[in-house]
Amino acid sequence: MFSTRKIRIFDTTLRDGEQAPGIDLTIEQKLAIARQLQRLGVDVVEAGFPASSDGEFIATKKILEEIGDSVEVTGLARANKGDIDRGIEAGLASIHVFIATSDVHLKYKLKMTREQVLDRIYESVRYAKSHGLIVEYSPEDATRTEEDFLLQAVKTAVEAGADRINIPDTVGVMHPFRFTELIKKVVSVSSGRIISVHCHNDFGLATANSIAGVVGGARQVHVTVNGIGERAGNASLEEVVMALKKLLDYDIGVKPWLLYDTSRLVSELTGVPIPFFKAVVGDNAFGHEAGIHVHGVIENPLTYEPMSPEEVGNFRRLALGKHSGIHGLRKILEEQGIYLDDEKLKVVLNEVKKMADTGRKVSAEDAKRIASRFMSS
Ligand SMILES: CC(=O)SCCNC(=O)CCNC(=O)[C@H](O)C(C)(C)COP(=O)(O)OP(=O)(O)OC[C@H]1O[C@@H](n2cnc3c(N)ncnc32)[C@H](O)[C@@H]1OP(=O)(O)O
Ligand SMILES: CC(C)C(=O)C(=O)O
Repeated sequence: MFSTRKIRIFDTTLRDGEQAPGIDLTIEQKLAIARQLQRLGVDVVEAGFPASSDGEFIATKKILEEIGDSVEVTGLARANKGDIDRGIEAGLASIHVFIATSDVHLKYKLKMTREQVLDRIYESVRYAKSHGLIVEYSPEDATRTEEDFLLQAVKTAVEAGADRINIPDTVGVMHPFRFTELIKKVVSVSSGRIISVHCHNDFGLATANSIAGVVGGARQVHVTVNGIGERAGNASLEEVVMALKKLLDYDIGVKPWLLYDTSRLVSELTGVPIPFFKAVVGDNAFGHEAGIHVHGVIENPLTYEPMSPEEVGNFRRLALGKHSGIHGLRKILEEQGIYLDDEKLKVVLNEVKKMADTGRKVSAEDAKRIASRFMSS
């Protein structure tokens, strides 16, 4: 029985993530990320687009061989026989078939009529099903598709036997309230199939929209590690997982304590740095300098941390600067074996602030040096 509190995590780091300009992973690098995703506990790994290059084909095959027993491995295919066959040749038992449904894509890119697209959806999903595959169908650019036609496309895929329907916000134009309503309508015509969402971050709303999709009834979310992907990226795995777990109390298979290491691995292999302020995995996600915050965190981290760094494998970082207070300074010095009374601490704090006022970064080493000088005088 499928729990209504369970949300499946479909990771597309190795497909949509890798599509971003400048990211071209070797087969070995893709394998290393796939192994980590399996350890992390995602439900589906989209290994790549097998028809796009020999390397992608081999990588998909190898990923499947290594982790296919414990996690669903899928690959992307256009709605044509050739791409689906390439997935089958790679050994896939699950395929993600897509074809766009918006008028702008039909007119300028596919040069097809709506009727032709509906036929293509039916034929390609049926073809993949006739080979025994698990089929997820995506109406690309769903959120700019005229609504009645989108629902018709979804119904067509369901009639053809699709197991899951994924609704992509391909160019990130949704906002959460609209997306919840749209997903509710898709759920209502999908005869109980799992509905999935795939959100891009063009307006910085990918995580919010993914959550909104779940509120509307989606039971699977497409994500990428660190939110890498086309243009402004995809919904970020670490944000979506932690928001679903901590804010909405959903049941997620991902082991949160591996999020930080997973994020570092993907950053290292793709060469894409993790922003300092990135939620959950950024260096400042659990960083504190302001005296009032540091005091609170020393007394009880719950005062200024909505989750603990240990929970996600990250670290708390207490810093010094012009906003520091005496409690934080005392802690930083005591961690280095220096114990001063309040009066002496105030003098050191004053010097710390003066240094910071000149624009210098003040390290724990600086504070130690100031404190020892003060002690010896
Ligand atoms: C929103 C997304 O992320 S969609 C996924 C996008 N990912 C990628 O494109 C990465 C991998 N892509 C590739 O390696 C190449 O683009 C290939 C192998 C798929 C195709 O390469 P080429 O044959 O050289 O074609 P090109 O990429 O220039 O054009 C795309 C063709 O696919 C067609 N097409 C696009 N989407 C679909 C679809 N979902 N179903 C069927 N045909 C499609 C286009 O109409 C165009 O057809 P045409 O050649 O008859 O004009
Ligand atoms: C193939 C689909 C799901 C996609 O990547 C998108 O529309 O962004």
